[in-house]
Order: sequence, then structure tokens, then C-alpha cells
Amino acid sequence: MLNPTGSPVVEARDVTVALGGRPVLRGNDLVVRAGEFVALMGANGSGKSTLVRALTGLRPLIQGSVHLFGTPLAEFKERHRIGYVPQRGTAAGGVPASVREVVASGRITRRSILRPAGKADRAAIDDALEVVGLTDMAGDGVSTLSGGQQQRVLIARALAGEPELFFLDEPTAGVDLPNQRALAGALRTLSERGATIVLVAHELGPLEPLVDRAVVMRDGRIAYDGPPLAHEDVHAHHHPFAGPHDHVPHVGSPFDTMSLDPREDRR
Ligand SMILES: Nc1ncnc2c1ncn2[C@@H]1O[C@H](COP(=O)(O)OP(=O)(O)OP(=O)(O)O)[C@@H](O)[C@H]1O
Repeated sequence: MLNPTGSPVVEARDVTVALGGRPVLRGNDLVVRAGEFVALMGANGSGKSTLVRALTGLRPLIQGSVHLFGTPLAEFKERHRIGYVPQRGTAAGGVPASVREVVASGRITRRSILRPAGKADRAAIDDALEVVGLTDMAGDGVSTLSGGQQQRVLIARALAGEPELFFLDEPTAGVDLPNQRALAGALRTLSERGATIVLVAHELGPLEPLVDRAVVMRDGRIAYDGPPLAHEDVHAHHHPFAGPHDHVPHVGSPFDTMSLDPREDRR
């Protein structure tokens, strides 16, 4: 959805975060509109995860503001509207839970603790399992699954809460290609249903066709915010965003040929 006209679901202004006494995000503006699929990219340590945590309220700002669905973060109570899949999590967590149980835990934001699971809960859980292609494994222990399958369980858990806005932090990192494709299929379904998706990724792989917009971080700042580059434009000769530990892809990535956003010069 390029040039989207939806209302802003995320509106971040001048977002500045310090960790360990050091500023790791500096003066970032970001607006994400309803229905957009945004890829947040950048080298290791550029601040992608910190930005996502700041947008979800998990990291306090030392400067700036975040509005979600038009409400200042501090006053935002409708947590069920947000799904967050953190980086490098495992769905097992050492607990001998089944796939279905872990996915069911994603309904907690929708249910009163004392109320037993109802028809709507069961339907949402079944739907989430189906979207990520794990219906047949619902009774399996999560700890018996591969890393990629566990990542799909985490996405299904977020999905079960039926959020409108998803933050996914590197869902495809360390995931084999078949599982990446399954993830891409699940995210396509979400996107087609109108969800807004902000996804952190080093490499887009099978997700590439889904992405409306790329936002690239460098040294705690948004250095590029625009359309993903057309495939024919991507011929790597230099890597303007590459840091010393960077492992950005050499093909099919906006890192390769993009120019700097003019905002960069004003900072
Ligand atoms: N808890 C923390 N305390 C101090 N510094 C931190 C902490 N967490 C992250 N940082 C630093 O903040 C900067 C941004 O980290 P962040 O994890 O947001 O980057 P990233 O782009 O998500 O990196 P990666 O791709 O490696 O996950 C890095 O320099 C990192 O070392």
C-alpha cells in the first residue's frame, strides 16, 4: 500500500532513548498508517529493536512522543490491539506446553482471567493455528518443534489476540527457508485482512513482495524512509549503511543502492 491514506496507527516524533547512559536512538520521526507493511532494516546495533520497544512502550523515552491509534502511549490502554513478537524468543521457555496452549495464552489480553475460554476464544485460536500452518501440530509439545516452527507458534500466539498492529522483531532470523515461506504466507494473510505490520529484518527473503515501505536505521537514526527499491535497481556496488558487523544481503535489499534521506543532513 504505497502512499497509504489510512489514519496513523503509529506516530512517533523526535523519539530519543538512552540505554546504559548512552543515547541509542536520537530524534526519530516515524508515522505508520493503517494497513501498511513496513520493514525496519539496518546494521546490527543500529537501534531497530530499541525503536520497536520504544514504540510499544517497553523502553522509556528521554525525549519525544509516541501515539498509538491517536492516543499518547502513556494513556494507551487497549493493549489487545497490539501484537508483539520479540526477537529470538523461544515459544517453549522450558515449560512443557503444547502448541495450542501457547497460542491460547495469546488470548489473555482479550479475556477476563476468571472466565473460561469461550467460543470466540476457541475460534481465534483455531484461526491463528491455521494461518501459520500448525493446525496438525496443535497437540505437540512446543519444545519438540524446530526454531522456525517455534517462531510460527509465537506469531500464532500474537495473532490469537486478534491485534490490528503487529510488531515482529526479526521473525525470520535463523529460520530455514520452508519456515520463512510459511511465515511469509501467514503475514500475507494478516496483511490482506488489513493488519498493520512493522517488521524488523536483516534480510527480507520471501517477505520481500509483502513490504510496502522500508525504514533503514543507522547509528540510532532513521537514515532512509521510502519505498523498497525495485528489483532491477538493486545491483550492489557499495553499502552506504554497512557497519563493521553488518550482515545485510547483497541482493534484493534497500541497503545496496539507496540514497540517504535528506533529513539526515539536518541533524
Ligand atoms: N540493555 C542495553 N543496555 C545498554 N545498551 C544497549 C542495551 N540494549 C541495546 N543496547 C545498545 O543499543 C544499541 C541499539 O541496539 P538494538 O538492539 O536496538 O539494535 P538492533 O539494530 O536491533 O541490532 P540487532 O540487529 O543486532 O538486533 C546497540 O549499540 C546496543 O549495543
